[in-house]
Amino acid sequence: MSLYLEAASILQSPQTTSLKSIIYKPSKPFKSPQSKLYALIVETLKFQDILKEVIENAEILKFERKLTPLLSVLLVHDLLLARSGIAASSGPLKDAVLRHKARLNAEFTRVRIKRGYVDVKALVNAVNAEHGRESEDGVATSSTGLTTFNPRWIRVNTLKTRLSDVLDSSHTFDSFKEVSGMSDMFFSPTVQKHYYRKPELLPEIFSIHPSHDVTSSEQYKSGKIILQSAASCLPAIMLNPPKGSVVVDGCAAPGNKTTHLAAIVGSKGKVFGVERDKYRAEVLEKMVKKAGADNIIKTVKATDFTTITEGHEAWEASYLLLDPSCSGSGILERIDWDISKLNLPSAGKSSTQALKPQRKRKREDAGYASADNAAQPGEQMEESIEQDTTRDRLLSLADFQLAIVLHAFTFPNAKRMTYSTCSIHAEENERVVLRALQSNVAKARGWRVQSRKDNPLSTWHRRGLVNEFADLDAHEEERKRTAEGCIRVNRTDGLGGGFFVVCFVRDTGDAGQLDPDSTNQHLSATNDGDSQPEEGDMHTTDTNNKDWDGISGIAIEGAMSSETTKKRRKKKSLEAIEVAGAKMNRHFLPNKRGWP
Ligand SMILES: C[S@@+](CC[C@H](N)C(=O)[O-])C[C@H]1O[C@@H](n2cnc3c(N)ncnc32)[C@H](O)[C@@H]1O
Repeated sequence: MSLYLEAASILQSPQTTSLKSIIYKPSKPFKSPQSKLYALIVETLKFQDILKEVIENAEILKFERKLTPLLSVLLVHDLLLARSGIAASSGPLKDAVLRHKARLNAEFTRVRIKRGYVDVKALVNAVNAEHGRESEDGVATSSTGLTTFNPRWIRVNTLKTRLSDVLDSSHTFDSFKEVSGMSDMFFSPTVQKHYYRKPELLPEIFSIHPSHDVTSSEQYKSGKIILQSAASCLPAIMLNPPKGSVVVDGCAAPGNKTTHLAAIVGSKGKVFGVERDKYRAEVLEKMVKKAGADNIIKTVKATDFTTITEGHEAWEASYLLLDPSCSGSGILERIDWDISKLNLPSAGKSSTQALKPQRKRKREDAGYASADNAAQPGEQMEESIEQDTTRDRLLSLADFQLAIVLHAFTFPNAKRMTYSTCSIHAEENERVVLRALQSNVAKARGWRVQSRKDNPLSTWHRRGLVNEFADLDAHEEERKRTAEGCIRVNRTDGLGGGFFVVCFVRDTGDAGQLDPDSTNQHLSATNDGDSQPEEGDMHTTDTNNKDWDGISGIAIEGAMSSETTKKRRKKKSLEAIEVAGAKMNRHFLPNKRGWP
């Protein structure tokens, strides 16, 4: 029973770090195997809504007064969903659940059928898909019946070889056959001998079944192929710099997108890979070398992108790719669990047993809009006014990301730039785009979002969330056009994780001149302050920084207050962001989460 008691005590304690850290780096050792503890908690969290319904319908908490709601979900989870049932020898708690086995099974079946799943496997796959996790075989089926796949994506490094050479004449892939759809690859009996590609959308990129490891192949070791998710390849494709052009990758390490850019601009082009963190810059240099791109890419090491100004050779670039650190909420294998969100069953009206106060459970209730739930642009995103650390962190990240974009807007010759994150949160995505468009620098220089029709990725179906642009000072049509210009990838889309990318273009109609005051203000702000938070933490350490507080405050109010209040504050907010946004950037240390 110690497994369940230990899991219950973890779930009851306040969460100050990730679930993985709680279990794998405990202050005092657990009796139960860590992997079992982790699996039990994660699986219970995933199935909590179903377990709650089953337990409440079976009314076991009414009859079993010794069984707490928390222990009931853990034990009932294993009874219904674990291969070997409840992992404990007989005892009063196990017996309390087993006494109701038939009833629990019947309620489980009822709940499953009510939700439209033919069998338990379909239900399990749907829950996995909902949480952006692949099932054991890499296939997941969502509650809408949509089957999704998570293959291993490979980008062919065209600086060294060609797709046809990799596929046709290499030892690793010569026995592979192309299939017309991913389902053929996943459901084929000879699964490892198939690959899939969709050249019209993603040139030089293909996928194989995830069970196939290519890291020992000659192609991988020699840098001919690069393991890079399809989603992570979108920014360079979307930016589409011409051959021979000069590009800046403002946040470059480890260099997946930098080397991709090099392959696109070719040997006559130039790519500046700017990386602030000196250790990551070393990784970047290694990757550049391995990709055979040292004659195209110049690494700008241990340099903050916002310090690149007039006089620096990168300042003359025409194209910029911005992929700053983000929450990484779209990355499949890095999603951790918020244990405070466990929604426990109640014993009915008379029950006083719930260990925690019941909370309205919504995936968005951390105060951010989770785009995984919004299949189509324009779908309403429920927003809560609840403010917690997750929201604070997102707002801090968003301010930092905005500062990067605003600085890029000032590059004198810049024509086109992409901004991307591996985040699913609107705060880091559409809302950064909105704030960037509202800035003086964007208006002065004529920056706007590139229209979908002008973009190489126009055929991708999932676009930006139109309701996030409600505050854009423009006609309805322009708001729609702006949202349509953005690309979203959901974690269940099979491109290797959740992602967001947008391409900004500059209208050439105006002189592109900045108001000298706003330029000076903006640039001088970047050189101010240098305090650093702890490694891995994206929060500012300078809580007394007036501008910082001002920005966060405005951003929070902006998200929560009424329309009128928002409009009243808009002008002030934008000024503060432009002057202080870049300043914020100085207080961030890059974290490890945002890496693809
Ligand atoms: C999401 S990662 C970039 C991943 C990269 N684009 C790729 O595809 O391999 C963000 C990187 O930006 C760096 N970074 C963060 N702030 C920066 C800044 N102000 N200037 C330059 N680099 C920065 C981080 O150290 C981190 O390596």
